[in-house]
Amino acid sequence: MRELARAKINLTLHVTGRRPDGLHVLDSLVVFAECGDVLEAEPASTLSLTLDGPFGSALDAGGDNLVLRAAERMGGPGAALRLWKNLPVASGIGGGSADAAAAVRLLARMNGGALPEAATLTALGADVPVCLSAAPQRMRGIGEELSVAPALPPAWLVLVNPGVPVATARVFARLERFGRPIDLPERFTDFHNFAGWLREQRNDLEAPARAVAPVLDQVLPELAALPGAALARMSGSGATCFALFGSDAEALAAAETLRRAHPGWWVMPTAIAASG
Ligand SMILES: C[C@@](CO)(OP(=O)(O)O)[C@H](O)COP(=O)(O)OP(=O)(O)OC[C@H]1O[C@@H](n2ccc(N)nc2=O)[C@H](O)[C@@H]1O
Ligand SMILES: Nc1ncnc2c1ncn2[C@@H]1O[C@H](COP(=O)(O)OP(=O)(O)O)[C@@H](O)[C@H]1O
Repeated sequence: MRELARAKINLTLHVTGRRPDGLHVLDSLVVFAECGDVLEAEPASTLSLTLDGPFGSALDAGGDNLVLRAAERMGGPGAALRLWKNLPVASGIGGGSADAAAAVRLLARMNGGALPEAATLTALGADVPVCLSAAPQRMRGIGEELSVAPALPPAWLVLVNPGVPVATARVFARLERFGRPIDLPERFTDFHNFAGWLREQRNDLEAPARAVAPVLDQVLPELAALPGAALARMSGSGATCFALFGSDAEALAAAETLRRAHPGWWVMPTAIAASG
C-alpha cells in the first residue's frame, strides 16, 4: 500500500494574532501539489521506518520522525514503513506534516479503521489536519480550523527551494506585526481573477524569513520575472517559493530556465490539485 504525501503550499499566509500559549493564529489559502513524498507500508509484527529518496539522508528514521509519531498515534499492529523523501526538509511545504498525514491515511486503510478527527492531529504538527485531504482549503487558527475553499481555476506552480533549510520557530520569532484576515471571495471567475486576488494577499512570514535566509532576495525577483509568471511568493515559513502560471507549458518552460540557471536549486513544476 502506498500514499502520496503531497507538497503543501500556502498561496496566502496572513498571521492575524498570537494565542496565550505563544503560537500564532493564521489565515491561509492552502493548496496541494501533484508531487510529494511517497510512503509505503507492508504488514509487519513491529513498527519500523526506512528512508530513501533524494532527501532521505537529511532526516533521521528514529522515533522523532513524524511518520513514526503518526503511526504510534494510530495504534494497531506493526507496519514496515518506507518513506521516499522527495521534498526538501524544513522548507515551508509541510513535508513532515504531509508525511504524518499520509501515515495516518495509510494505517487507517491498512487496519480498516476510521480516520481520526482532523483537528485532533495538530499535536503532531499544525499542518497535519489540512494535509489529510488534497483539496484546496482555507486554514485558520493554528491549523485546526478548516473550511472548503472556492473552486480554483486550473493553475500551475513552479516550486523552488534554494537549498537553505529554515527553522519555522526562527521565522515566527522575528515577526513584528500582525496582518488582517484574508478576504476570500465566494468564487473565482477565471485564472486572471484568481491571480489578481492572490496578488492582493501576502505571506506575512516573507519579511522575517528574508532575514533568516537572505537568498530569498534573489529567488523571489527571479521567479516574478519568469515569462508567464502571474505571481511569485514564499510558502509557509520558507524557504520554498513558488511562481503561479495559467498554463502547463509556461510552468514547464519556467522550470527548465531555472534548472539551467541554478543547478543547485530544487525546482519542481506541478499542477495545483483540484480536489481531495
Ligand atoms: C508556517 C506553517 C504554515 O502552514 O508552515 P511550514 O512553514 O511549517 O510549512 C505552519 O503553520 C507551521 O506549523 P508547524 O509545522 O506545526 O510548526 P512547527 O515546526 O511545529 O513550529 C515550530 C515553532 O514555530 C512557532 N510557531 C509555529 C506555528 C504557529 N502557528 N505559530 C508559531 O509561533 C512556534 O515557536 C513553534 O514551536
Ligand atoms: N518525515 C519528516 N519529514 C520532514 N521533516 C521531518 C519529518 N519528521 C520529522 N521532521 C522534522 O520536522 C522539521 C520540519 O520539517 P518540514 O515539515 O519539512 O518543514 P516545513 O513544514 O517547514 O516544510 C524538520 O526539521 C525535521 O527535523
